[in-house]
Amino acid sequence: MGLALVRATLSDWRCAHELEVGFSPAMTVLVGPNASGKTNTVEVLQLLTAGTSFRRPSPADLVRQGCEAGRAELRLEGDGRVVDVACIATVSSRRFTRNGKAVRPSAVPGTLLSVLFTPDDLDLVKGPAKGRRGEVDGFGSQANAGFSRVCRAYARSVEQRNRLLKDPACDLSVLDAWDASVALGGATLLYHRMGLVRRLAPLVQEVYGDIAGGERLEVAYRCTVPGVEEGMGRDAMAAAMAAALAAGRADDLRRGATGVGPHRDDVDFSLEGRPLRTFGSQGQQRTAVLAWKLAQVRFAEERLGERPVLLLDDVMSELDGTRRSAVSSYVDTGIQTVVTTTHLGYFDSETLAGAEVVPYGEHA
Ligand SMILES: Nc1ncnc2c1ncn2[C@@H]1O[C@H](COP(=O)(O)OP(=O)(O)OP(=O)(O)O)[C@@H](O)[C@H]1O
Repeated sequence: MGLALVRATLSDWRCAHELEVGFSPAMTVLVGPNASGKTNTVEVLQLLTAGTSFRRPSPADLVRQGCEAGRAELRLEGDGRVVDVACIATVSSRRFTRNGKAVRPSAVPGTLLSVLFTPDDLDLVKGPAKGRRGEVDGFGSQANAGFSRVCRAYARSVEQRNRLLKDPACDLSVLDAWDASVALGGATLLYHRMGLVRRLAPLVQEVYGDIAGGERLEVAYRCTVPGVEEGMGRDAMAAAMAAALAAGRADDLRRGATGVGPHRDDVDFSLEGRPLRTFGSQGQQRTAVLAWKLAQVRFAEERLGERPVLLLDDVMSELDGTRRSAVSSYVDTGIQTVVTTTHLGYFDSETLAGAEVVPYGEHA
């Protein structure tokens, strides 16, 4: 069965002085007007499950204005276990604890997998490639601690190589060593990323079809390293990476940066064979992002045997009625879901009857 959210307790955290929110094992709807603190609660749920926040706050942002420290705590229960995860922020620092013991932020993911959708996620389709790479790496890292190590190791190697490339006294034999490290790290990251996107793609297509009807959404990893192809083994990828680094070395030395590797790759979304970014309507783009997120939930359940928690921040407001009810029935399938809204009318009465409704602001 796995762990599930039971309650969140916030003290002097963002706009909350003292707040306790209990969660249903099925759906919890946080309802209230704009700026009543709903997203702040969702942010806590992401921070204490994934170890990161989509808002990338400084510690001071998390502490209630005028206070010296803030605390957010999450109670998780399941499989006969109780786990308390907390974050204590001051204006200059942030630390995490699990069952009262200090843990590193990198040790937070893995306890309970979470998948978050926010309105900003539209950038996944419309924004730069960095966001799409980050999305794949973020989900991969939550699903598998090894993935996170691979990402960090590759980023460090590229950083060191770039530093050397910028050095006017660059020692080419040392550069050879960094090339080998970047080639191996890059190939390992490519192998993981391409494998993950390959397995997610059919699920995304299926979910999109369920929500939007007949249209065919395709998702594919676009590798920019010459010679790297789908289905290739890691050694062959490392050889292709090494060859590409060697071929690009003169340019890299001139630019002082590594011009080839998975840090330049992208994930393509296309609808009926046309790029979603330029051809899709706002609603189609939003539905595609939602399908990508719901596919992560399905992947976690079917492939990893985990029961993730789904966090949906303001998902309903820009979908039409048909898509809204498709989403409602989708999340009404036993996945623990926390959804924020300004308007309960977006949900049908059947969905609301089985949900815990938590009022915020003037609704409270
Ligand atoms: N450190 C802080 N101290 C005090 N208030 C803060 C702090 N950080 C954020 N806030 C305030 O918290 C309020 C609630 O923000 P939040 O994003 O949770 O609202 P929301 O209910 O999700 O609104 P919306 O429906 O508009 O998305 C905002 O007015 C914001 O300015």
